[in-house]
Amino acid sequence: MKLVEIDNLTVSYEGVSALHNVTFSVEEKDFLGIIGPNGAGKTTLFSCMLGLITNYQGTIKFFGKDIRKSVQHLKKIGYVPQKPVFEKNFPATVEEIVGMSLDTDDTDKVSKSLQKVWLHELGKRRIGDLSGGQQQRVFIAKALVNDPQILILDEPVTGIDSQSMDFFYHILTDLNKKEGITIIWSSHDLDAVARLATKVACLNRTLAFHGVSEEFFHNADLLKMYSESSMQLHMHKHED
Ligand SMILES: Nc1ncnc2c1ncn2[C@@H]1O[C@H](COP(=O)(O)OP(=O)(O)OP(=O)(O)O)[C@@H](O)[C@H]1O
Repeated sequence: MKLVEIDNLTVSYEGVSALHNVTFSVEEKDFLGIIGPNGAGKTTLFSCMLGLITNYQGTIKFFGKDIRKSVQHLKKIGYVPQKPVFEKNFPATVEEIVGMSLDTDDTDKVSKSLQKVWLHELGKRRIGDLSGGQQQRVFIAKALVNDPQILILDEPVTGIDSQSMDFFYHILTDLNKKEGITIIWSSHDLDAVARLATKVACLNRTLAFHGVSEEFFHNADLLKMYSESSMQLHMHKHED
């Protein structure tokens, strides 16, 4: 079943094109990795999907409905933005941050969400006292608190150490495989995309490829194009 259908999406900022005729769809339980160099339009794409940009051409459908005609889909989407940085003295606790996305005070939902990211013991701590990797997991918990069907993550591990990154990816895999959450994730880490994603989309203003992950990782031309771009990716693990 198609959960998301993007058809001929075109976006310009003051006459400068950021996305041009982008068409692809996302099936239920896909784990889609979107790769592309800086400025490729990944955040712009997500902003359109989340209804933050509305002056685009083309159509975006979630669950078969044009998002211009209904905002119902937003309740089924969890969004994790690029890494926000918290000051040490930021006054909110982990539980308060996660609960911000709820309409009512529901401690049960907050603690279930924190369990999914292995932070249930840190609920009372101040967000600013947590490491970068832990903070990012708090934002996944926040995105999960309303039981979304789709999780959208925008380069979620920028600036996080490699151990935290592995744990973070482990959590995403569990959410996809065990909880059946469809994941749409933009990343510069081609190694991680190779390990995690079931589908790949290559974006650089236009869509160069969309298909199953194996197809992308066996396409020498595409790999060359996306590994030699400004992404500076490490491909040594995929040369066999
Ligand atoms: N608000 C804006 N006003 C003008 N131009 C913008 C705006 N937002 C993005 N752009 C431009 O649109 C293009 C796409 O940017 P976007 O942030 O969507 O790319 P990205 O793939 O998410 O990049 P990155 O990997 O660096 O986060 C870039 O050229 C960027 O400079």
